[in-house]
Amino acid sequence: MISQKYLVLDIEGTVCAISFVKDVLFPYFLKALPDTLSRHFSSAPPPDLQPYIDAFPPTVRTSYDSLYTYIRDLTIADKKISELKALQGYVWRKGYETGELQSPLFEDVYRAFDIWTSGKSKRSVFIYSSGSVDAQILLFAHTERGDLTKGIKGYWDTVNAGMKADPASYVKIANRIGEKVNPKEILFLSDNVKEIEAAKEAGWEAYIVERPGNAPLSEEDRKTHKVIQNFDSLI
Ligand SMILES: CSCCC(=O)C(=O)COP(=O)(O)O
Ligand SMILES: [Mg+2]
Repeated sequence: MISQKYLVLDIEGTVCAISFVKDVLFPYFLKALPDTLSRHFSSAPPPDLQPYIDAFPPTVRTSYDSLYTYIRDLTIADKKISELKALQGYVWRKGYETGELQSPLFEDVYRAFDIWTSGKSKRSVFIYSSGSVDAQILLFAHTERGDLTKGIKGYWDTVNAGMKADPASYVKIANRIGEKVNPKEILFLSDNVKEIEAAKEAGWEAYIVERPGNAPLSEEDRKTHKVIQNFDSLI
């Protein structure tokens, strides 16, 4: 049991396995990318796609080949840049809506959401991920146990909050949660040590979540930070 009223959750490596992102979402995106870009370079480009393409540097937007190679390489390198994340969200929408994509959250996450978001506890749940806000909403709207979005009070990404290793992003989020909120009342849960350090620098409580398939933690990480393997002890 925890004392914090506000819970801010990372996604990849925290509420779902890194393998869902690397082995399911990214391959889906890469498979759909040629068709998506062909439609953009066709004689009747879809207007809703235009802003996502316009966000990439003009020098790589000159041809299908250069844009395809640029976006493919960024995806393979797992770059957390806003324009890539926005386009990924745009492409994943179809997969979620057709049922081809469904988010497998860890079992304890469903248990925790059931308590945290049902009025059975006085906690508020927020999300902060490098995935775009649209992609975050899609992920929680299409879990293997249905739509969890009703219980989520807000979403932050690298566009509306900033980079996750920057303490200033956490200060910004705290102010958005509430002007009078004491940062100590916010608990951040993430697999990424740099993010945990940034949140702590902003005065938040922050725990590392150690899930199967996450990057290994050093002895120093374990000494410096609280490490949890699931959310059960927080319910
Ligand atoms: C919610 S979008 C899918 C995951 C993703 O693209 C991503 O970058 C997740 O990063 P996180 O900050 O949640 O570790
Ligand atoms: Mg993560």
